[in-house]
Amino acid sequence: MNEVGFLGLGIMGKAMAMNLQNNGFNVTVWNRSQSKCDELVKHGISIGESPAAVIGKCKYTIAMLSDPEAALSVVFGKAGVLEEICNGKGYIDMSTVDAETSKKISEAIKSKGGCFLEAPVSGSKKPAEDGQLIILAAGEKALYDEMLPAFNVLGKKSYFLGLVGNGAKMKIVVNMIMGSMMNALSEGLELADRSGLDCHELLDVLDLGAIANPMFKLKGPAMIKNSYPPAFPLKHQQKDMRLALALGDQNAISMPVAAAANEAFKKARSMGFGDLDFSAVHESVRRYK
Ligand SMILES: NC(=O)C1=CN([C@@H]2O[C@H](COP(=O)(O)OP(=O)(O)OC[C@H]3O[C@@H](n4cnc5c(N)ncnc54)[C@H](OP(=O)(O)O)[C@@H]3O)[C@@H](O)[C@H]2O)C=CC1
Ligand SMILES: O=CCCC(=O)O
Repeated sequence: MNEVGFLGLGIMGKAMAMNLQNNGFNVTVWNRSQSKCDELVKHGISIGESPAAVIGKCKYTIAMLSDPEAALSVVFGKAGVLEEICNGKGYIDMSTVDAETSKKISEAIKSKGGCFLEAPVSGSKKPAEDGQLIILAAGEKALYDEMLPAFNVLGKKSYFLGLVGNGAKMKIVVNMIMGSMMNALSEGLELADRSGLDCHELLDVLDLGAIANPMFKLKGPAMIKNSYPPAFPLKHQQKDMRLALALGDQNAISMPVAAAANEAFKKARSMGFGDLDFSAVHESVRRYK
């Protein structure tokens, strides 16, 4: 297995496709905006004209797309995945979507004889560049086993979670927790600042105690400077909160903390911060001086 297709060259897709190419795979890419494909040609990566063209060329194709709408349109749209998927080919969707979207894609792929795996990831731009993602796969176990050489390049650990939908749900639960934590940090930084404390000292104290975590350590110093270079875009984190709340609705789980966090991400989006890092939710509580 060394010929791999890759659909979607955003922050994550570009890093993942490059990693595969740099580690012995021959990668063929497609992206909605052609310019992002052109950048990769100098690294020996090939370009497919459409999702269907990539599927036609490659036995295995990975997708890393923004949201459920994008994931569905690349599969069901004109010159989409379904036009070429067939017996003997595998489609691996690593986008963060809800379980229903993933199941819809799985059924369509299988109805054409293809194999399907969902495999969303934890870890952001840097772990994607460094091959340190955490892969949350579910679907056809045989395809999971065949994809392990690629997953071992992309990630530090892969999980096989069973039926399609379980990977999507695990990813959404993880991001719901992360989104709530980011809001707690934002409010804490603002409270410290406005009550006359040194925010760097707050970060030091947090880092020594029971709630120390890599995210506070990584994002905190930039947040103090009101700097939010996009690694995980805020609009995607808000999408994940929305999907988590829908999963909570389906299971009748009361989630007031997640609901409040979603409101803060929505507010930050409405303030124009959707394309910045999700730590820009800090701006929704920050006082402008
Ligand atoms: N960034 C991160 O830290 C992480 C992100 N994720 C998840 O991975 C996925 C990708 O994230 P990321 O790379 O950050 O996102 P980006 O916004 O950087 O990239 C999104 C990609 O989706 C494509 N796209 C969007 N809409 C459509 C459409 N209608 N049809 C076809 N293609 C479309 C974009 O194409 P175009 O270039 O033309 O706009 C681009 O290739 C998301 O589901 C996100 O939640 C998961 C883990 C970490
Ligand atoms: O979905 C994005 C996850 C970002 C991360 O795990 O750091």
